[in-house]
Amino acid sequence: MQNPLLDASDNDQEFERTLRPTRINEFIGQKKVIQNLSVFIRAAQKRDEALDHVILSGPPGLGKTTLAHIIANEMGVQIKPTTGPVLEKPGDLAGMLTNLEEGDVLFIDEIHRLNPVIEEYLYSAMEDYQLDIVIDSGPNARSIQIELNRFTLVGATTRKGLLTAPLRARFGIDMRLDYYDVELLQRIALRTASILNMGITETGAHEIARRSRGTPRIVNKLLRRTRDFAQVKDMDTINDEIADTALNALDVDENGLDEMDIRILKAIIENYEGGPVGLGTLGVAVGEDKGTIEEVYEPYLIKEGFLQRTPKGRIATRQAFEYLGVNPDKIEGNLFN
Ligand SMILES: Nc1ncnc2c1ncn2[C@@H]1O[C@H](COP(=O)(O)OP(=O)(O)OP(=O)(O)O)[C@@H](O)[C@H]1O
Ligand SMILES: [Mg+2]
Repeated sequence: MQNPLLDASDNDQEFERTLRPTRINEFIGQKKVIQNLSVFIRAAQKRDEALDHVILSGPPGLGKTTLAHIIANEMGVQIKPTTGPVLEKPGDLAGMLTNLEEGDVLFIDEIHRLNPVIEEYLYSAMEDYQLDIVIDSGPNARSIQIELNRFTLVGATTRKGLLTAPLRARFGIDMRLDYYDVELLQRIALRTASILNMGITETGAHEIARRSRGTPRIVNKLLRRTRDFAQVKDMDTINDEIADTALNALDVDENGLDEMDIRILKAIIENYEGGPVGLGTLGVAVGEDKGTIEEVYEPYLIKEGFLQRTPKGRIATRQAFEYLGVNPDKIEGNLFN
């Protein structure tokens, strides 16, 4: 991960947990996803059935894990979390599945990193709530069938493009989370501040929201760092001025673009005269997997008007040139001439 602010693997995990909305009506934004999910949850409850399997996709830090927990809370069931790479052997999966009670949620994070063998076993578990396990090998090999309780598989992925078609087809509910706009991020900042008992002005929350790359996780981290700056100055309320000072000190970009965002734009502009450049070539130029660029970085750059997808490849917009301080007219043969 290029952006340290997006990395949830440090000691901030505990902090994230305390800030996680636990009920569906506390979840800010993603209106359509939330509306649909509420309907599906209520309908499943009325029928007294497990909720259909759910796949949650979208860039890091937008609330996939949070939603998985909310689903379990709203259904009134237990959630058993695991991640794709942890399930190495069929026995690992069998262990998880046989521990599920009726209606429980099995949450598989990073489901695109599931071992293909495990994935095969998952098919019949998802479809028929049955596990066919082959034990022993050679002439002694035999298959045993284990009946499972009805459960809901919630899978989360930043890279939906890597899921195989058969796996994807087995999720009845498919939800994609998208970047949040500034107004929603501002509300998230105000909510977090109030949970943490921090004073903050509307404009202070706005400044942080504006520079958080459309991502709630970044809002929360920047808020916490800004509080440090305010405390050192004996300020008990965060305003836009101290927020600006803190964010500048932390090298947070004016638009919240991260290092990889900038690298992508620079490569298109400096190496390829603004494009068009193919995704694969771009990936090599910036040293990042092309699928990650497509699913994790590009959506934000497109949303903010820095990049466009064309049939011939990616192009940097005039706004991107201006942002990087490059005069588009100076580049020979570029698109704007
Ligand atoms: N809609 C929201 N309202 C309030 N807070 C949110 C919302 N979405 C996310 N957050 C906050 O952002 C943090 C990150 O969210 P979460 O861990 O669910 O992201 P994720 O999509 O699972 O990320 P990753 O892909 O890295 O696993 C959480 O601590 C949560 O408090
Ligand atoms: Mg997560």
